[in-house]
Amino acid sequence: MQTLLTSAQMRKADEFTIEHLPIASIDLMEKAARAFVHCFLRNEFDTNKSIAIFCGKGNNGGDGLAIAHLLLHNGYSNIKVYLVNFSDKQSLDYAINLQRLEESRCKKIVLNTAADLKSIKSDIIIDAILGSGLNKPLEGEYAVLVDHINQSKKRVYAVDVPTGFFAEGKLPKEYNGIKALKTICFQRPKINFFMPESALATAQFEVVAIGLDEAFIQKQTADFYLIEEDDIKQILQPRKLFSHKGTYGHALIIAGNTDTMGAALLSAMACLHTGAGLTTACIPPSGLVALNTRLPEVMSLPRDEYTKIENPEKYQAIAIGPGLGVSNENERLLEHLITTNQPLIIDADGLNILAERQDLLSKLPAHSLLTPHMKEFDRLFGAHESWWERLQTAKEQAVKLKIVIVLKNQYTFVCSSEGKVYINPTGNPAMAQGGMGDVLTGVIAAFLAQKYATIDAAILGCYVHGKTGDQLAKDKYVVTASEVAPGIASTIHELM
Ligand SMILES: NC(=O)C1=CN([C@@H]2O[C@H](COP(=O)(O)OP(=O)(O)OC[C@H]3O[C@@H](n4cnc5c(N)ncnc54)[C@H](O)[C@@H]3O)[C@@H](O)[C@H]2O)[C@@H](O)CC1
Repeated sequence: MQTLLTSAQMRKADEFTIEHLPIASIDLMEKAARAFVHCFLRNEFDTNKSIAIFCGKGNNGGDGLAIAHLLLHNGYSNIKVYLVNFSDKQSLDYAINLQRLEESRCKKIVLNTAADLKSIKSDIIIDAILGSGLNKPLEGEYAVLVDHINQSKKRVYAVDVPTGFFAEGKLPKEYNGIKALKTICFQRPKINFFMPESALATAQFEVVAIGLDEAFIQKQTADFYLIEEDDIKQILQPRKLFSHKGTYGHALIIAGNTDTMGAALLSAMACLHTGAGLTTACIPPSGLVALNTRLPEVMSLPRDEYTKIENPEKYQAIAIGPGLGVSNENERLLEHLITTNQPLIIDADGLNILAERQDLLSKLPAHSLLTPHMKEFDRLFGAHESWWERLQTAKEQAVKLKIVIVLKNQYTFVCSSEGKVYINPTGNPAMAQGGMGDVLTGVIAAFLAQKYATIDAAILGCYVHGKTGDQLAKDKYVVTASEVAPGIASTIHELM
């Protein structure tokens, strides 16, 4: 897992590296600039293009000056450096790099006010005005200048973080910072890059290592962790010789209704392909023919208005919700399951029932798992203005209720009962289609049936689900849930 640090912690990592490597801070800045340029040159390779670099007077601007120097050495001859002189303060390393640039062939233009910038003729813009030192929203001259840059509609590359974008914490409702095509950020992604609001600030981001002390970073106390493929490889257990279906657990999927039977089929199919030893689908009798035709391996438990799950303890995982329908019978069924005190995976209509029956929330068996998307989450826990606030609630509720909350998003947040947030990096917009969540529920149920810990089942489930979608999306505009479910088995195989 990559430990994700706040800006204040990143500054400490800078200081630690400078003191212990040891390395002079100006040399660390040079390394950062080199890493930026290396990445930039992989994206832009036509040295005939002209570049405008906007530099503030802090260390972000210092990076910009060093980048100008390096681009000149890499064959770009048409570079204009705009010195954004809106503040009296300047950092020491900025001053050193400005001195170094004096002797170069770069054209330097001082902007004492935003109005000093007439028109931007350059093909590409590099934004190094303000970085992680941002401490208040943009206003005055900064806001006007940034607006001017955005209006130019040029390709903008941001250094470390787009000017005006907060690296962590609640983002303002109206974003008035730089809108970058790409942000090349240093050593770790900013936590807010994983929030949907970041789409306004940067279309993409890429992280480049600048030589900060990794051991120091990894051992910092943090709330956010980025899941990596190696973590998944370590958690996954191979299937053993002499094992049999009983070894891999029995999953019960309570799902489907007359007009949403597909959800039950998709969930059960995913459960099957993720390796549960036995899968039983508890569906209305009207779905039995479809189930037997489509998924002969899956057993059925017909669901009618009197259904009670006898001997729930015989299942190692019970998932309830996909396509279930919100009805009094289903409410009674969910309540009955909660009283058995067996951990549950609750999705879709299971969550909608919970939203109407808030009294059941506090009775949820420990180690249960909720898999809401944004709307389901807000129905459960109240409306939120920003994703940062939503995530804070998710963290608090996971701790309070002793459960795992899988808050679905482009980057899904897995919130543990210990208050940690694990960010899943896999998945893509081609997967944005009905049925995808039903598949995820089935995948997590299968991992739970195989006796993975709840948090591991959630992390594994999100990762392999997204990775399967990523593989399929390589040559497709859209991938369907029916394709993802059977693809899970190959993904797991490749990871082992
Ligand atoms: N050793 C280091 O600390 C390294 C830092 N690096 C760069 O340094 C950056 C951080 O540098 P700094 O801490 O100097 O901060 P910045 O360069 O981001 O900003 C510095 C100044 O901006 C002012 N400011 C903040 N918000 C403002 C606002 N809304 N309007 C007007 N002024 C505002 C601050 O008061 C401060 O004086 C990183 O983003 C990265 O680009 C890299 O060079 C790598 C090494």
